[in-house]
Parts: sequence; structure tokens; C-alpha cells
Amino acid sequence: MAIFDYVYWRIVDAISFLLNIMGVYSSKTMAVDLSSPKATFVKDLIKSDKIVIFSKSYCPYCKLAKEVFDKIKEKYTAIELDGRDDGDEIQSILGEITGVKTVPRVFIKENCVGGGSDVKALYEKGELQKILIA
Ligand SMILES: N[C@@H](CCC(=O)N[C@@H](CS)C(=O)NCC(=O)O)C(=O)O
Repeated sequence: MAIFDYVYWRIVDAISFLLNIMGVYSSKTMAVDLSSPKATFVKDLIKSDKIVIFSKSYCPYCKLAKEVFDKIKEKYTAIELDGRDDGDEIQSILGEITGVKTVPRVFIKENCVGGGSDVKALYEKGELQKILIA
């Protein structure tokens, strides 16, 4: 049901926006050194699979990205940042690498293709499939 889907995601957008500006589910911002061992660790994670999703277990956009890959039967590696002590640090490094600090951060063949809405939009335009087979 396209209309319900649309309304659902506009409500999720509005709630996420409010929670973000209230600082409710914002991670701690940390100083980033892209030559640090942790940054190297993050870059290695990005290289570790064809599709790598930096995610948080409760995040609806992360679920959205995973559902798209599940639908097209593409395996991915998901790193759940909220389950790790170094999650905020990794998220800050990803913010520096990609220019965006929210989750998910989705990488395909080491390139960041954006977040959950971006993955869905790429899929709907047929672009995601092209990136995956290129
Ligand atoms: N439009 C973005 C929205 C992503 C977003 O707002 N993610 C929230 C979690 S659901 C977030 O990262 N909040 C800040 C945080 O968790 O540090 C997308 O589709 O990926």
C-alpha cells in the first residue's frame, strides 16, 4: 500500500527529526583522526564485504536498508553500533569519511551510497541493482 508506506515514513522522518534535535538518540561526537588505528579498523570493516551496513538495532532507516537488500537477496554485513563500546567512535569516524553522521551508513564495494532512504530510492530507480552488478 504505497500511501500507507508514504505516511509511515513521513511520520518516522518527523519523529527522528524531533528525537535528533532533542539529542535523545544522538551519539556523542568525538574528535576524529583518520590515521588512527580505530579509523584503520573502520576502513578495514568497509572493505570486509561487498555490502557493509553500519547500523543501530532500533533504527527504522537501518531496518529499511536491510529490507531492501533482503528483498533482492543480497547478503550484507551489518555492524550494530549500539551494541559496541566503540560505537560512538566508529560513528564519528564514519561521519568524517562520508560527511554524514547518522545511521545507517551503507557501503557497496567500499563506496558509501548513503542511508536507508537513499538505498530505497536507488532500489526504486533500478540503480542499486546496477551498482551491485557493475
Ligand atoms: N534520512 C536518513 C535518516 C537517518 C536517521 O535519522 N537515523 C537516526 C537513527 S534512526 C540517527 O542516526 N540518529 C542519530 C544517532 O543515532 O546518532 C536515512 O535514511 O538514513
